[in-house]
Amino acid sequence: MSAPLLKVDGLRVEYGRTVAVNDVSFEVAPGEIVGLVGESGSGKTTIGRAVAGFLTPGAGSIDLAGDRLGATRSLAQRRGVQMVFQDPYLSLNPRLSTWSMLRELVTVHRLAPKAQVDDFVRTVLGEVALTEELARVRPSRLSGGQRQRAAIARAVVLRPQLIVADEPTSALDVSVQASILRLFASLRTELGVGFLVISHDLSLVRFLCDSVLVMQDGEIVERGPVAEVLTAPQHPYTQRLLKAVPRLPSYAKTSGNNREKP
Ligand SMILES: Nc1ncnc2c1ncn2[C@@H]1O[C@H](COP(=O)(O)OP(=O)(O)OP(=O)(O)O)[C@@H](O)[C@H]1O
Repeated sequence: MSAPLLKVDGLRVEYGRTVAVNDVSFEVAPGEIVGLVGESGSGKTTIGRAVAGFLTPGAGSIDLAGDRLGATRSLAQRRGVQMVFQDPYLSLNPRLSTWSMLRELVTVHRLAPKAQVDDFVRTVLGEVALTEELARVRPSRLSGGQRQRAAIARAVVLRPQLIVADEPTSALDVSVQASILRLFASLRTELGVGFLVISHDLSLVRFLCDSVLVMQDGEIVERGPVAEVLTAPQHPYTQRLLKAVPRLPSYAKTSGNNREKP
């Protein structure tokens, strides 16, 4: 078995007197897509934000490729984990075109020699399937799906090892959702990026993820391969969660199951 890409051990996060996440441990293998599901308030976003370094855990450890990620992260460590949000505007500068934003990141992080910056930006645009023409306009002129592609390009350009995606398609039309999920699958295959995908949408998880963690009240109550957990859930909470969603294989209907393995 290969060493885990992400190893979270005994994670605990409190907001004042609220224990949002309690003793949570899990791993993500290189190139694996792990889904994090559970009802609203179960602690999913808190875990994502802790892994991405936006908040400091009260206890526990987070290792990326064997490297301990502490309260203060080096530039390289920060690049290693990138976050994609439900609202792409959270990571986009409304005054900057995608092209300018990517150029700036490539330059600041010295990701390519000066003469090759534009080529590097074009490569990344190709990876997220955004045309150069669309990349030259401000985010406000893009459609929701295109804007999410721009936000994903912002993450991908930094060559992260792990992307944490928090409800990445919840704000999009179903047909656009499917194209973003296919993009994640191709990034995993092409770049070997691992994903932690936070979602309340079990059909998304079934379509995209290899394995799933089910959260309730800040703890993981069930975990395993998607095919097992979502077909024969063992925990009463997972059984209730599955019953609560209509049987709607929306992605499969619109796009077929194109899951690719690395
Ligand atoms: N900034 C905060 N201050 C205080 N309490 C918070 C804060 N953020 C989250 N919480 C609390 O922590 C718990 C976990 O919240 P979290 O947002 O991680 O859950 P979630 O599963 O992501 O929910 P949702 O699906 O609604 O986003 C909840 O009880 C929530 O009210």
